[in-house]
Amino acid sequence: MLRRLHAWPGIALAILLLAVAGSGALLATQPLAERLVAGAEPARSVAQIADQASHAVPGIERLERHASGLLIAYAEQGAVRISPLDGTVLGAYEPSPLYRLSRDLHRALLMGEPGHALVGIGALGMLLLGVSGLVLLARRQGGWRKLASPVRGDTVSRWHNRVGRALLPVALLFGVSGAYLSAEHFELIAADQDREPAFPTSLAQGAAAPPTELEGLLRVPLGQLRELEFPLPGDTQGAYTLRTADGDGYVDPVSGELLGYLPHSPARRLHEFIYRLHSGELLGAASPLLGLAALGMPLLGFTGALLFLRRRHSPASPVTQASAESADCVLLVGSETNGTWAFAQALQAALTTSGRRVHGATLKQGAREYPAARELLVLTATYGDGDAPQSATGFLDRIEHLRLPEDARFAVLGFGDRRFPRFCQFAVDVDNALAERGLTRLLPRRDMEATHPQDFATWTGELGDALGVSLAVGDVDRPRPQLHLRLMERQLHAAPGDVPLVVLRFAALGQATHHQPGDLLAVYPPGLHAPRQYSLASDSRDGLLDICVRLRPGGLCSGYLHSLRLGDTIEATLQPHRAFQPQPGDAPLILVGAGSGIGPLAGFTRHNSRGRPLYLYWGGRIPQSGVPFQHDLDQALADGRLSLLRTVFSAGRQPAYVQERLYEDAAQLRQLLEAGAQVLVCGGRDMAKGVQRAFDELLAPLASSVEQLRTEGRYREDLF
Ligand SMILES: Cc1cc2nc3c(=O)[nH]c(=O)nc-3n(C[C@H](O)[C@H](O)[C@H](O)COP(=O)(O)O)c2cc1C
Repeated sequence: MLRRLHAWPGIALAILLLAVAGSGALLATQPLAERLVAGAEPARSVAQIADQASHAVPGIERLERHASGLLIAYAEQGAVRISPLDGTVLGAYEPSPLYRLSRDLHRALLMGEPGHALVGIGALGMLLLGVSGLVLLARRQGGWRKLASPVRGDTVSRWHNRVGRALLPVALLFGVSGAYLSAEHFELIAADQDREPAFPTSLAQGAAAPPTELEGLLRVPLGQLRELEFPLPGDTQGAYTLRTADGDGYVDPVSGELLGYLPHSPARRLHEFIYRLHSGELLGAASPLLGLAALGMPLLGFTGALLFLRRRHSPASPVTQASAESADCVLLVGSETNGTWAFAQALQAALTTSGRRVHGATLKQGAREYPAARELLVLTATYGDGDAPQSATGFLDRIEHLRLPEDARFAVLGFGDRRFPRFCQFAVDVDNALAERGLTRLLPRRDMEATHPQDFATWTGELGDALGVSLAVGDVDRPRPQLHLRLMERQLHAAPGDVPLVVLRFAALGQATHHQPGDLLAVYPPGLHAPRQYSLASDSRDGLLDICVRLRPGGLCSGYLHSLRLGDTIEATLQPHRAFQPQPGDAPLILVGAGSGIGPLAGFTRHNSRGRPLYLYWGGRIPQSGVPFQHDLDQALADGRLSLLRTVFSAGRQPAYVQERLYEDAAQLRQLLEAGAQVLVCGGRDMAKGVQRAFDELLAPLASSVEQLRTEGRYREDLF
């Protein structure tokens, strides 16, 4: 709902806001341009400048001072610029036609009153966009406190959110001040601009004194002046009309007395303040910065439109959709990279064909009440360390408020990856929570991997039987990869009798990526339905994406990656892996890996810029194959980013596994663990079991265990 409130006004007002922002950007340069022309303003009184100007401009009628300090004298012959230093004429004053056009465009789109109204609506729209954008961003970042943390996502959404966040204060400032000025224009708010002081009923008689002798003008500093109207020559009933920043009045040309002075009302002061805020005058020489900010608007509009179009074509908007109120079958989906959506879409189509009225939504955005539902079907992935994927956050907390008819039944299908210790854990939690909430199961929960679509066919067969219909589920579309990568470097580590490892370095084509070591690169080999994930060894700052791949016997994806030549391109998607990152801080890191598991560990070492103590244990098979990333690791050892490197080979001259080195260094490692060290393990499951046993033994004298460290987030694994 909120997203629609953000997207639709954005699309509807895009062109209007672009015109207003563009002209506003130009107008924001005006105070600075005028200031440059006006020059520095000395400390002097209005009396002095009025006196000098009246000599320099015969028949002067009016002296006007812009907030920028520009002084303009008007006489019958025309308008001239006046030097604030000595009142001499600097040249003719011609208001810039470009600024005039920009002003008309900015205030009324060159359309008179209807244009004024549209601009007012635009200002309100900008406010709405700013506020809804702020709330959406807070949600996306995972709370208000994380609003300032780095924005993640693909290039388009990152730019949209980053620029939006940076421009938010400006959007709110212009939105509020623009709406206020429009409301004043349509007299919805009083500005008291037309309130004039009463002209004095009696003036002193006698000869007019020069301005330098008039107390009423001597007391006003030049910086306060807005406008001074001169009395007509020879008019004995005339007086100076003085308008200042604080109020207006008349100055008797004979006695010099200030008469009928009327200070500005609070409404008028507020108007002045808001006007100066909106025009950038309050910022002085920095006003073009506001203009620069306004120029960020086209970028926001462009990226916003791309996101809007993408979302409309994303699988999250199923083809046939019953409303939440009328649906008899509710399909809720938890997904992070849209793979589960592809299955849900195929299911929704089949259920609809079988005559069900299906309502599909994410677990996060689903309604609170489904009054007509007979079945609730949940398809959900698991992320992090057994946690909810992004489109399902908060669902478990909302389950107790979910309102369904008493006889509604449910079924849960979990999507996961068996390489993670908590396989399909979130689906398990959802299934249990729905049962605890008192709902009846239509089917027992099933868990599957997206790489095994036959399991999906089995489940939909069982579902069809339970519903008493035959479900004809069509092909599941492969999720679209987000990145095209070109292979730039390739380093093979192979020796007779060893399983080859290859380090591949890719460049992203046509877009910047945002990633850190430990994140996953999901690679889509041609002809395979689901991607295979590889841990990244590089950070965005490296400019390239590095992975280390072990050739698996019969492995389609690893075979494909090993066969790549320099210049070949592949398709892939980035997947953040928050559960496998070093904790922030200075506590020591103990990195343990085997085989291709060295990838992210080498990446953490490379980017250990804070110089925290870092100990790396790695196990390979045959020494002749070499150590992947050896060059990087040597450099890190030399400059102190790496404190210790221990390599071990299971088929070397002294065969050993990596955990044996851990036992050898027990005393030192125990000290590190006592000092709060964090352990990160990457590699195969068997290695991980041995490593866990070693750490459990190391930790026993400290009355601690790997389980204890896990709960503190100090023992993390990335296993395959
Ligand atoms: C960073 C990351 C963490 C994951 N954590 C788990 C996990 O703890 N348990 C699990 O069974 N699967 C886990 N998975 C696998 C996903 O659940 C699985 O690939 C799923 O099919 C993705 O579906 P989606 O494309 O709809 O997001 C994880 C995947 C990634 C990329």
